[in-house]
Amino acid sequence: MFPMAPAGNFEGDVKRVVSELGGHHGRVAAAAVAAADVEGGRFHEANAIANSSANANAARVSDEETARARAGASPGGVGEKAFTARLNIIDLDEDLRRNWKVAVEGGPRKSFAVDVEAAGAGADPRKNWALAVEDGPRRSFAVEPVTESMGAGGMDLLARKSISLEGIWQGEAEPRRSFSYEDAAALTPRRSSWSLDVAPPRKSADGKRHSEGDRRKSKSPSFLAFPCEPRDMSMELAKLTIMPPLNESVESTPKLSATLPVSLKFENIEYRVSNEFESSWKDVKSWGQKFRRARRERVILHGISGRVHPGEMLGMLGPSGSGKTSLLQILAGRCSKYEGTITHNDVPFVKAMTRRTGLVTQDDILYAHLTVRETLVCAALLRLPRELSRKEKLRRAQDVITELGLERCHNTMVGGSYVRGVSGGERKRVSIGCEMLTDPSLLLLDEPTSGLDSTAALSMVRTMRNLAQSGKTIISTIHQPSSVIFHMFDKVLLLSEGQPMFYGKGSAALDYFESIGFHPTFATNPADFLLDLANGVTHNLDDLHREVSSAVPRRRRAKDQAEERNCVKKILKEAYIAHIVQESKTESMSRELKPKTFQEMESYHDTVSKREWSTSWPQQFAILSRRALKERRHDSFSAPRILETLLVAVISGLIWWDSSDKIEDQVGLLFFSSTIWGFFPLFNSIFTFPQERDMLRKERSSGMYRLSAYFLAQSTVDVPMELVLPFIYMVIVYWMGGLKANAVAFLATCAAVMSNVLVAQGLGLAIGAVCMNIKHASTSASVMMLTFLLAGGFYAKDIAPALRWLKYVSFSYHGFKLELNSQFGADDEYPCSTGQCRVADIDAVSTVGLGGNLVSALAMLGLFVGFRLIAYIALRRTKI
Ligand SMILES: Nc1ncnc2c1ncn2[C@@H]1O[C@H](COP(=O)(O)OP(=O)(O)OP(=O)(O)O)[C@@H](O)[C@H]1O
Repeated sequence: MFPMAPAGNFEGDVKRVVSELGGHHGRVAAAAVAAADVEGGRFHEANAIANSSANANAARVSDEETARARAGASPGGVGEKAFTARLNIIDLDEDLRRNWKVAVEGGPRKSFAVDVEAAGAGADPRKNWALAVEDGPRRSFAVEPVTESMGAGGMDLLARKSISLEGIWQGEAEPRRSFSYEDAAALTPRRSSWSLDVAPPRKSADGKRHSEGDRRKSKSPSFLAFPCEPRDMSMELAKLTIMPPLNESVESTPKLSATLPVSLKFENIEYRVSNEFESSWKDVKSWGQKFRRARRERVILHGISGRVHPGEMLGMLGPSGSGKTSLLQILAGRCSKYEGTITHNDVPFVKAMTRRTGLVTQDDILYAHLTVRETLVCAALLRLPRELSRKEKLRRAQDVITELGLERCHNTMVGGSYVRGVSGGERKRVSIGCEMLTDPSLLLLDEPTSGLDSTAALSMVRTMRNLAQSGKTIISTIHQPSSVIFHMFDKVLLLSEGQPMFYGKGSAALDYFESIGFHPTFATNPADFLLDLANGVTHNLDDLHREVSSAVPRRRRAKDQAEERNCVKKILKEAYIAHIVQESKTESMSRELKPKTFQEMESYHDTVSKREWSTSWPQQFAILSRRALKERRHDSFSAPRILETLLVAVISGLIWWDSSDKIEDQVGLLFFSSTIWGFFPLFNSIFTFPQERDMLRKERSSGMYRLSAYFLAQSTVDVPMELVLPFIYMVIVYWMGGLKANAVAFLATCAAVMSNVLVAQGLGLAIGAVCMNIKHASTSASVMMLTFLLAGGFYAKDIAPALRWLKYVSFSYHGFKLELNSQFGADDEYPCSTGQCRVADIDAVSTVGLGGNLVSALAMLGLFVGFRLIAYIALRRTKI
């Protein structure tokens, strides 16, 4: 990056630079030269030489030169002439490398943003950088691997979090000879890790610009460097300032706590599930009990071991049902019923580690009605640490959008089974983005490339590769990878029916299988070959099989084939135990942890063991309420629901048209209203929690929020939304039906109907939360609703004494009673065939009776709270 000072001529070189450039410039240049030798420990030496030389020269710094340069920086000056700018961003966090502006001040605003285009798509990091002049055309340029002299290629730069850019601004300006940082402290807390080199273009005799290589060859310090001490550089001739851009959308990424390198080790993982109702013919025969069902255990994973280090990517391959997802869930800490050990940096697994772990599940668990941006913003607000401001969290979400190439669809709804939204690949990237937001140390992905075309799949794996290179530990299951993708994984774990068949470097897989007698008979994708083997299919035995096949009857042949496959799997299993298990033990012993990492881990565990939420309870409540509002308004105000309400209202209005002088009809209308506004909210709300189960499980297991905040947000948002449609219904029906034409009665009736709605909704939430299964919940809801209706005594007068208490917990009973009381007084009469009859004597009214408003109102309040409490307790008990 910096021209190397020739050995033995170091002092001379520094002095020459100082003398060439004069005063402070010389000091700066000398520092640059010295920087070339930082590794050799000569920086201080060089700086001392440079400083003394610079002080001597300082007096000669020409005021004229300064004035001339300042004039050059005046409006119109800068940017009109050409100069070469070289920006070195050293040891910069990967997330910070983009979206900063380097602005040339002193003229019309000539700032440019440095950003990576398509970096998320795994593009070559040396390309696709852009230098955009704010008020001018955007100029793209490629990044040269300028650190070649330091022995690093472009890809390595990323891995070391060191990026160098070389761009040529092809304006017409006179080359600026020096620039400065301006109060970088205010701009980034990591200012010391920045340096900026700006060089006037050097022209050869033929007038052409020298290449970097030419410049290096010339060994002439062709630039001025600012070694990260901004205030020393205040003698600028023109100012080049690095600062966050004004436009929020391109601001820098906030600094997250650095990725903790995590080495994940899993040993002898065994996982069993109980198949409680699996019948076994053998058991039946042996026990002589034809219909007896035996409780059996099924082993899903048989002693799987492996180790993945930071910066590595482990690919899990295997046929469908081989146990990949189960293992991934266990490694992510989402399943606790396993045997074996899992350690992070050789420290036993603690639950709190799940916060440093990102799990991208096979099915994308996202809200269908939220846009891509809304999804990521909500996740950022909930998951990022409270030390970051809201603005910084938004920026982080924006950066993930850019990184994953989601700009094109950032305002599109995510979509789902019933709602058209972004494409499958984009949805998968949104899922990955949600996990990337927190910069997890360990990222586990379940089939991230499923459903993607080969280019998109490659791009996805490249993104994962880049993440690994930034120090993360990545484990991914993968189906049918192309050979390119296969070779991008550092390690491969091959599973078959829960048994490990191969574990090791992907590049060594074919050699290994060849060494035990299995080899592809023609050039084939190694992944396909491995999958065939995991299924027990091998072409090496096919020849043998063919020889005998003609002589063997068909049924027998099928049996032979199955036996042959089992035989292949058995050979592979034995070979695995004989060769690989032993090798893994050696590897595990040879890679002992450095004490520092271990200490870091211990202190980390101390920190994370204290369960702290990223956001406060009120913040969680506010974010979750907004999200619930955005998601649920589509359900609550969907066209079918609005149409349903309007139709029912109009039909009821017509049927009970102007029933002002028909009291019995009015009672019927009130009963109908109370019943229908019991059914609708009840059946709408039973879906709320079962539908959200996966989301709740995912978010709670990654420690995003408290259950109480979620529960309260969901039920609070539902309340007003559930009340709008009943109110519209009441407005239509009340006046069409000719109920008491005064505002107080109208409002009281509406209030009675609304209370009915809220209690029924609470019952629905409780049933949904207890069952957590839509089918079970709807059956239970039907039974409950009918019980409450029957128990209310509307259909049967002489209810068995043992069941009479039911009506006091029936919201239909109390709801109807409140509605009647809103229309009729206890002594109200109406004209009837016998003259005047009391309203209270009408059959339907006498069942519930008039009066007792307060008791019914309190009962409704109790049911409102009680049902929600049951729902909350049931949710608490749901396993996450
Ligand atoms: N809770 C469970 N109860 C019963 N069987 C289970 C359970 N969990 C997993 N299994 C079984 O374990 C086996 C492995 O399942 P898993 O989902 O881990 O496989 P996989 O390799 O990820 O499959 P795919 O590639 O199709 O996703 C399957 O046969 C599955 O039916």
